[in-house]
Amino acid sequence: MKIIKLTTYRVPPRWMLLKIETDEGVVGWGEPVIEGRARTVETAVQEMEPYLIGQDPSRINDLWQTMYRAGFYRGGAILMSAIAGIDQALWDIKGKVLDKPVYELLGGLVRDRMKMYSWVGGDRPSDIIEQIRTLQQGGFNTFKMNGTEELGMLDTSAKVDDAVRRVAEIREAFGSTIEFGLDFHGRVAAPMAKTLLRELEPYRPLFVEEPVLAEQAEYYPRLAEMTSIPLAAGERMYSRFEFKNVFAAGGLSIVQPDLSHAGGITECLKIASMAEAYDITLAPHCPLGPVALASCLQVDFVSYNAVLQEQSMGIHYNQGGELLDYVINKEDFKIVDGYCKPLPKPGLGVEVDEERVIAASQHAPDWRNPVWRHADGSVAEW
Ligand SMILES: O=C(O)C(=O)C[C@@H](O)[C@H](O)CO
Ligand SMILES: [Mg+2]
Repeated sequence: MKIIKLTTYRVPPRWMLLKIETDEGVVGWGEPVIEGRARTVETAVQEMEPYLIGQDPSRINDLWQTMYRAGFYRGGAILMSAIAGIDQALWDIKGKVLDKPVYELLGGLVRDRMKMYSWVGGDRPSDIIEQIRTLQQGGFNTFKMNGTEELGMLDTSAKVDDAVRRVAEIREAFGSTIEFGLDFHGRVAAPMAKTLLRELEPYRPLFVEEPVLAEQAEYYPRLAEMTSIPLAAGERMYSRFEFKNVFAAGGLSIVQPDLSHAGGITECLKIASMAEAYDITLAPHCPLGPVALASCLQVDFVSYNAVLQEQSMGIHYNQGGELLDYVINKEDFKIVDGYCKPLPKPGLGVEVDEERVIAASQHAPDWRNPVWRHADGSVAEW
């Protein structure tokens, strides 16, 4: 079997789907994308074609190493997202050829169902209580929200009080019947992180995500020393070579590699396994589309330390498109009592509605995240 064609489709709300075709008619789908840089990743995928066209798609490890090491300059968000989507599609092909779900090719199920969580509150967290109540009726009991709005490197007690009040209201309304993570989203600089963690401690958030920017990962062990709140990060790290330094330095309790940013299934499996050796749990980042989610679930179902899975149903980023819009086998992604079952179909387990993808790709937006400004006019972390 040989790879004969790669086709990318940028589609609403902000995703990109990749179709890899073979000379024997087997097709694999991947989701290479960096939110806000879809066109850049699309070009990176096209630049990987010389390593792929004419090659045997079953040799995923060699193709992965070639895509990574053949370029003198490697790693980073764009190239690792391109490799990620290609890797996903190659695993999809392999599973379809062998008529097995990918998790069967990776040693079989380590669990019967996977715990899922849902975002609430939007970019500027609001209406949290009502949204949690609604999602609870749908079976969710674990949630994530932004911990703050924009925050200066050194900001006011009033801003801290806002963040704490929101969390206090959640605990007041739901007690311990729900769990919630707070995503600091890189908005909190080191000077404020300690104060916020201290003030939030009494409300026991399940985790605090990106307590500081990945560029300041050296703070993770220091922050972990002063709080019992589990710290989570990983969506902005792109290979095991980055994660190894963070694991060795300590401080992280939850690692969140993104299956569409960190080299795909092949790489994220290695990251998951490294994390397990450090007693770090796995909670793959996935605010994206169905192929990314299916790839996450394939890793979740073979990773002992997988504890939580993000999914984008109803997420505030999904304007103009929803998680399962391009999926034929929607029923396989059903979440019951907050859990998802293993995807039963061969390959990644997602049957892509290609007609719908092609139609939607005719009016794909160039999604960009907003650029926020502080009161003094300086740019704020979004
Ligand atoms: O889901 C998360 O944890 C996020 O922080 C969302 C962020 O990754 C956006 O997708 C960036 O556009
Ligand atoms: Mg996040």
